[in-house]
Amino acid sequence: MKIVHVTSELFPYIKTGGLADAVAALGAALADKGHEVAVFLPGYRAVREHPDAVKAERRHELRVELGEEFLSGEVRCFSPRQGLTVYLVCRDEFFDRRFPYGTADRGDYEDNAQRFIFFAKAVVETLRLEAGEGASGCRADVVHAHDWQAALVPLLLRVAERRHGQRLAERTVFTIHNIAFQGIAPASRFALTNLPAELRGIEGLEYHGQISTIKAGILFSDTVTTVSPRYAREIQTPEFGCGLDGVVRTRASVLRGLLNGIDPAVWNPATDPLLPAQYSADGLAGKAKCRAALLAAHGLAPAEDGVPVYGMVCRLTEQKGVELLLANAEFFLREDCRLVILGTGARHFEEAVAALAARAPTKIAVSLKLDEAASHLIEAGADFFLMPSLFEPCGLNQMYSQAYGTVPIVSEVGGLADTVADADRDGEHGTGLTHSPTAAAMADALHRSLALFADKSRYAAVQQHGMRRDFSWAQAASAYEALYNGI
Ligand SMILES: Nc1ncnc2c1ncn2[C@@H]1O[C@H](COP(=O)(O)OP(=O)(O)O[C@H]2O[C@H](CO)[C@@H](O)[C@H](O)[C@H]2O)[C@@H](O)[C@H]1O
Repeated sequence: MKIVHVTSELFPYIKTGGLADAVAALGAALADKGHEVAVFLPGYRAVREHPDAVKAERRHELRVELGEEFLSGEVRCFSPRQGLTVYLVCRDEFFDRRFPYGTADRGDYEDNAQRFIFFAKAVVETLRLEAGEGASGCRADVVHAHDWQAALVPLLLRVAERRHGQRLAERTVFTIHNIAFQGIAPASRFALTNLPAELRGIEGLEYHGQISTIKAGILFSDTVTTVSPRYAREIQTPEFGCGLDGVVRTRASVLRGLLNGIDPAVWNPATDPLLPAQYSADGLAGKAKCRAALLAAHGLAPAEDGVPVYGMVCRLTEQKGVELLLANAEFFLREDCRLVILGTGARHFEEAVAALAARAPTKIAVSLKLDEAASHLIEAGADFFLMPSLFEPCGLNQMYSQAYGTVPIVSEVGGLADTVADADRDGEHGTGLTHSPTAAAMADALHRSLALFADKSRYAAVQQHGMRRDFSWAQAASAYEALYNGI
């Protein structure tokens, strides 16, 4: 099959969160299965500067209709591995910026609606040009769009097919990686889509007096997926639907929850080049070295075997339960333990976690940056990994943690509930500790972690259960394959 993914992030070229990892790993797994995979990505500065992309060849010059104007753009291609081509949609005015969506100081860029409507239209225009080129082009069996940035593609594609009398894709799929990000823009931006007027209203893109691109993805794709079975159920409820639960319910018959996997080429402690020592379930000596290196790297006091090291890596946002962590500050200050937090995000959370570290600088460290290598060292060097998310579509770090023998402590929501079994409730299979998403329940789980850590043989058994689980993408990719085949 020719499978076209459309995404705003792709590891290792541009990443602000799990979207980048998920699409990269799915694309690679599908290519491994012999499919021809294309991934469309905005030509952000970071991507263009990556060594793989420096050699990208110009494939198309585009003229993209955006409201009353036609804007020029360019599509460049490179192939990082067999079976996979990356298409960069370039227009420097929109994408030659340091950050993809906005800056910490000023928030989202004002022209995000223009930027991503342009991106979606450029993708469809490229597919149209390539479909006309016969065998050499990338006529798609499936066009699979991810999250709000790409959510207009399935709709724009069908509109273009009608306008040009040309079939561009057999099937469109839209995946919700996070329904909290909705591509909301002022209603006046609708004009930039050049869509028929009837799509301006409540049956179309309208959302509480504004427009929402994710709503278009949900309504106008042949199939809608999200990244865990439980989140597929949750987003149909007011509690987790972020205002779109009613819209999601109208598509319940085509909605599927397919669990993400992890890319073993990137997240495997036996081969991970970002670690000072490698290890596996059969020999954990390397993990102890990573633990010591982690503490040293963050300037923390060495920790004896009995002192638990907690790690946390995430965007510092409400979603990730930073408030629950802060509500449990006393636990980390009082107990003999270490805590390392890596993250960036909301200014008030950054300040609050930095203030927590300042209260116990030999025990608690905070690193407020995006740092891929540091995230691997935390996954490997910690004894426990914290994910007290208020909601979590899938979550990747709890799977990385299990693969790295780092026991996850997670809230019982979304994909976390689908992938972590509580060791106190299920001694035979338990891989972590789970709690409901409240500060009190997290406190209880933290205390249970002390008891678990004090019982070395039980802790080792929980580690082994996690390390021996198979979270590889091969399984998830087969589920997508079946979906692409209409099964
Ligand atoms: N400061 C930092 N430095 C280095 N790395 C950092 C970092 N902060 C975060 N990361 C990394 O970003 C990724 C985060 O992935 P998640 O899936 O846990 O969450 P995210 O909410 O971004 O993704 C959304 O999409 C994914 C993919 O579908 C869903 O799993 C998830 O539930 C949904 O919210 C991990 O690889 C993590 O290590």
